[in-house]
Amino acid sequence: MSPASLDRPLTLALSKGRIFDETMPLLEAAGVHVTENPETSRKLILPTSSPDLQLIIVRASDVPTYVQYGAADFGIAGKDVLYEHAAEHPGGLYQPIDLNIARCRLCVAVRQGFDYEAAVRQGSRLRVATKYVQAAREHFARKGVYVDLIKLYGSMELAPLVGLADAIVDLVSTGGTLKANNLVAVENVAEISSRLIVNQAALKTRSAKLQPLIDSFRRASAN
Ligand SMILES: Nc1ncnc2c1ncn2[C@@H]1O[C@H](COP(=O)(O)OP(=O)(O)OP(=O)(O)O)[C@@H](O)[C@H]1O
Ligand SMILES: O=P(O)(O)OC[C@H]1O[C@H](OP(=O)(O)OP(=O)(O)O)[C@H](O)[C@@H]1O
Repeated sequence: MSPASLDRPLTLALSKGRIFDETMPLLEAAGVHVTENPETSRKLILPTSSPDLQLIIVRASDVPTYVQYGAADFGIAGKDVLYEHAAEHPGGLYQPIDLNIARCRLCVAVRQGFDYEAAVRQGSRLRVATKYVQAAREHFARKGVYVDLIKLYGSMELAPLVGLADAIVDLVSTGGTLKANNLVAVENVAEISSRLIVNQAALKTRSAKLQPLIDSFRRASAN
């Protein structure tokens, strides 16, 4: 890597919405301010008050890809996303800190009135719609339940209502979305929060700029 490229600002990959919002206090604690709002700006590269740090705004599920390939030096992604990414791209990402932000649970949910326990007891083959195929496959394999997984990219809650699936594996926080759609959570798959992820090469070559930020995130997220 040339000295010039070592001089460029660090790039932090974030998704807009809750991860961006919950990361702002962590950046503020490190003395970094972000003036542009990704909800209103069309810009995908956002400067910060620090000449050493810029942000890029990408889809939540794309954050690990940008970091793994070094297009971003570091990023913040949910364990749900990291788990799915790792299945296709093992290794390559250093995950130093659980930031304890964007907390929720990955759950199995069914229509109210659907007897999930009985279906499992009887050894029925279940149709399960989810965006989280790897996590779902492992969960049901551990339980010894036969499933046909249907990959969706969003609005999983709709699937049991229109006969696409018997169950879904989706994220639950307040439970409001399940309730609004007459669904109930019947099983926990995993507790979810977001982690700081760091490109392995950047960790070695750019540690002078990276390490103080990592240390500050660690302190702020421990509060
Ligand atoms: N209701 C929720 N409460 C708390 N955290 C959540 C909730 N929903 C999702 N998360 C966490 O926040 C992360 C980002 O969620 P967000 O809704 O911004 O992206 P997404 O729509 O899931 O992803 P993509 O845009 O790539 O499809 C998720 O990966 C998850 O870890
Ligand atoms: O239990 P709750 O508090 O209702 O949260 C659960 C919902 O949150 C997430 O969706 P999100 O709000 O991110 O919508 P999106 O995936 O369409 O962005 C998730 O996919 C659930 O649908």
